[in-house]
Amino acid sequence: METSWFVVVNPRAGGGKSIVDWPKISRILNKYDIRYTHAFTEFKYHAVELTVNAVSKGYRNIIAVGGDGTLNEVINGIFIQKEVSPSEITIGVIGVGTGNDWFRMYDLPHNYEDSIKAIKNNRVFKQDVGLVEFYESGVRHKRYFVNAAGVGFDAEVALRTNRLKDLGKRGALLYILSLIKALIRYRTTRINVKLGRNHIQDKVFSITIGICRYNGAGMMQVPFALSDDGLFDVTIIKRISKLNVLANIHRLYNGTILKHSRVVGLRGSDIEIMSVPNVNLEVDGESVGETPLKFSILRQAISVIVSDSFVQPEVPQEKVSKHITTIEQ
Ligand SMILES: Nc1ncnc2c1ncn2[C@@H]1O[C@H](COP(=O)(O)OP(=O)(O)OP(=O)(O)O)[C@@H](O)[C@H]1O
Repeated sequence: METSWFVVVNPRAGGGKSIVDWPKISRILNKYDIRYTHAFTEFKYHAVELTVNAVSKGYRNIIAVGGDGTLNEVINGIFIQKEVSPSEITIGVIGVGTGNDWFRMYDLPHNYEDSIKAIKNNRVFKQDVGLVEFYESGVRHKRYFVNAAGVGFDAEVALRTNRLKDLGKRGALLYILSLIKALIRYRTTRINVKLGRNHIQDKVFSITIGICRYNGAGMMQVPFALSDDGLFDVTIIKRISKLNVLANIHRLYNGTILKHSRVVGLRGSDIEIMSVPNVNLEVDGESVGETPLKFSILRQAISVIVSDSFVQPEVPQEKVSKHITTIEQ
C-alpha cells in the first residue's frame, strides 16, 4: 500500500522562512509522488497535539517541516500517543530552521529537493531518545529529546537566542551574539552531577548532555556522541574565566573541547543534576525549565529518515577513552 504522510509545518521556523517556502516544498512533495496531508502549527506546542491526532487517525509516517524545535515537538507527540510503539512511526524532516543541529549529524541535505528525495528513499535509522524530568514554575515536567540538552551557560545562550528568534531575527550569528551577551552576565554555579555511583560536585560553567553531536548552530560540545549506543555523552565545563572561554570558542566548533584542562567528558545512561541556585535547562534548543534534573535514555526508540550516505561516524576507542570516562550503570 502507498505510504501516506502527515506533514507538520511550523510557519515560524527559520524566522518565517517556512511559510514563505511552503508552496515550493509542497510542489516538490507532489513532484516525488509523496501522498500527504499537512497542517500548520498555530501556536507553541501545537505540533505535539497535531502529531498525537495524526497518529490516532492512523498516520504512521510524519514529516516535520521546521527546525530542531519542531522536530522535538513531533517526537514528544509520538511518545505521548498510546496507539502504537513510538518506533513504529517513521519521521522525516525537511529542515527550515535557524540551527538545524540534529540535521548535521545525519548528513541530511539542506536543499528541499534532496531532503524530499531522502524521504522518498526512506532509509530508516533507529536512534536513541532522551527523557528529562525538570521543574517549571515549581511543577515537575517530562520532555523527550533527540539531539542534546544543555544546563547552565548553554541554556542561558539558548534562552537569549530564543528571545531574539521570537523577535523575528534569524541566522547562525544569533547564537554567537547570544553567547557573547550571556558571557558578560553569567556566573558559575555549584552543581552536583550524579552518574551511577559517581558524583561530581564542583563550580560548573556549563553542561551538555548529548545524543547527537551538534548544538548551538554547529557547535560540537559532545564531539564523539553516537546516536544509537544507548548512552549520553556528557561534557562538563568547570569554572573557567571569561577570557578563557573567549580564547577557546574555536574548540566548541572544531570538536577539540574535551582537550581543555577544565573540561570533563563522561558517558552514561542515567544522570541527575542538582544545583544551588537553580539553573536553566534547554532541550533540543528549546528553553524549558530548571534544575533539579533527572535524565534517562531509551535506546534506539525512534525511527528517523537519514541520508543514504550516512554512516555513524566512529571514533577510535583509544581516542574516546583518552577523553571520556564511561560510567557503568
Ligand atoms: N504558530 C506558531 N507560532 C509561534 N511559535 C510557534 C508556532 N509554531 C511553532 N512555534 C514555536 O516555534 C519555535 C521554533 O521552532 P523551530 O526550532 O522549529 O525553528 P527555528 O528556531 O527556526 O529552528 P532551530 O531550532 O533549528 O534553530 C518552537 O519553540 C515552536 O514551539
